[in-house]
Amino acid sequence: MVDRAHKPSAISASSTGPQPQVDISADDSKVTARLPTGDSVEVLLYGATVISWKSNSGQENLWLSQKAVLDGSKAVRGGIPIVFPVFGPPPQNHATSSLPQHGFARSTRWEYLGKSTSESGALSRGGDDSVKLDFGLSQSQLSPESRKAWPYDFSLVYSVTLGKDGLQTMLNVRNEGKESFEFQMLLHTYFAVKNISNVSTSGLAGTSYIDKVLDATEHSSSSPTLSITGETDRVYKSLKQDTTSILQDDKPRLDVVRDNLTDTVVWNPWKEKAKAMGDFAPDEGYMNMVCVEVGSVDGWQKLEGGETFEGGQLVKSHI
Ligand SMILES: O=P(O)(O)OC[C@H]1O[C@H](O)[C@H](O)[C@@H](O)[C@@H]1O
Repeated sequence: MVDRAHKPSAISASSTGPQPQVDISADDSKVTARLPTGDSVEVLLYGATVISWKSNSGQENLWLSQKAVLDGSKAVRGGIPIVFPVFGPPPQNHATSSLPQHGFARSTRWEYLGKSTSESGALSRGGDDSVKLDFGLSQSQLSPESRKAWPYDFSLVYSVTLGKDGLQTMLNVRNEGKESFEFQMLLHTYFAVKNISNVSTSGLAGTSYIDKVLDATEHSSSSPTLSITGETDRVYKSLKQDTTSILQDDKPRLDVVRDNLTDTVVWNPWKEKAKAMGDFAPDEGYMNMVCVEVGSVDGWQKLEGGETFEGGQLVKSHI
C-alpha cells in the first residue's frame, strides 16, 4: 500500500461546491474518466499505462498497437508506458544491472489510489472540471524477481490529470528506506499522428543528443525542426526549451511540456524494426506514431532515505 500523504498535489483539488460532472469508472483492470466536455482518459492498472486520451472532438491523441498485450503478461506497446528505475538496457556494474530493459514499472500491476476533482485546477480554466487519478507502486507490490534485482524500499505515486486543456502525467518517487538509491525515469509516450511523412518536431535545437541509430555517440544540430524520415532513436540531453511540439502538415498538433525533467527521447522504429516487433500492428503503424518521451535519463537521480523527486509532463492537444 502506497502512502499518498507524501505526494504534493499537482493541481489543487476541491471536494466542496457543486458536484462535478466527471464520470469515473474503475474495474479490476482499468480506470476510465470522462469530463463533461467529452475529453476522456483510460489507464490500465498494469504498468499504470495510459492507453487512451481523447480530446472532446473524439480525436485519439495516443497511438496503441492493434497487437498491444493488455492482459498483464507484457509491457504495453503504445499509450504511455512508465520507464523506471532504468532507461534502456541497464548498464553493467550498476545497481540496476539485473533489471530488464526500461525497468519494472511498466510491467507490474499498480494500485488505484483514488481520484480528486477540481473546478479551478491548472488544467481547467474558466470553471470547467478536471480530474486527477492517482496510482501507486511500492516495493511490496513487486514480483520476487524484481525485488531481488533492485532491493530498495521505494514508493511511486503517478498522477494522471485530465483537463479540457490537456493531460498531465507526473511521477513522484520517494525513497522509503535508509539506504540511498539511483534511478532514471521516462514517460514513453506514443503519440498518434496522421502521417509521419508530414510530421516534424520543434524545440529540440541547440543541444546535443545521442543518436542510437547511427553510432550511439553525441551529435548536435542547429536545425529548429526534426523531420522523421527513417528509423529515429535520439536521446536529447539537458534541453533548454521546456516544450517539444509535434507539427502535422506544418501546424501544431501536440505540445509536450516537460516538468522538472531535462531530457527527451524521440523514437520511431520505421518499417523493418516495426515489422520485427511481434506486438506492433499494423505493420504500417509506424506511419501513424511518434514517441516523444520526457525523462531524466542522462546520468542518475539520487535519493537519500526520506527524499522525494517529482517529474512529468503536460501535454496539450490542438485538435
Ligand atoms: O521495445 P521497448 O523495450 O519498448 O523499447 C522501445 C524503445 O524505447 C526507447 O524509445 C528507446 O530509445 C529505444 O531504443 C527502444 O527501442
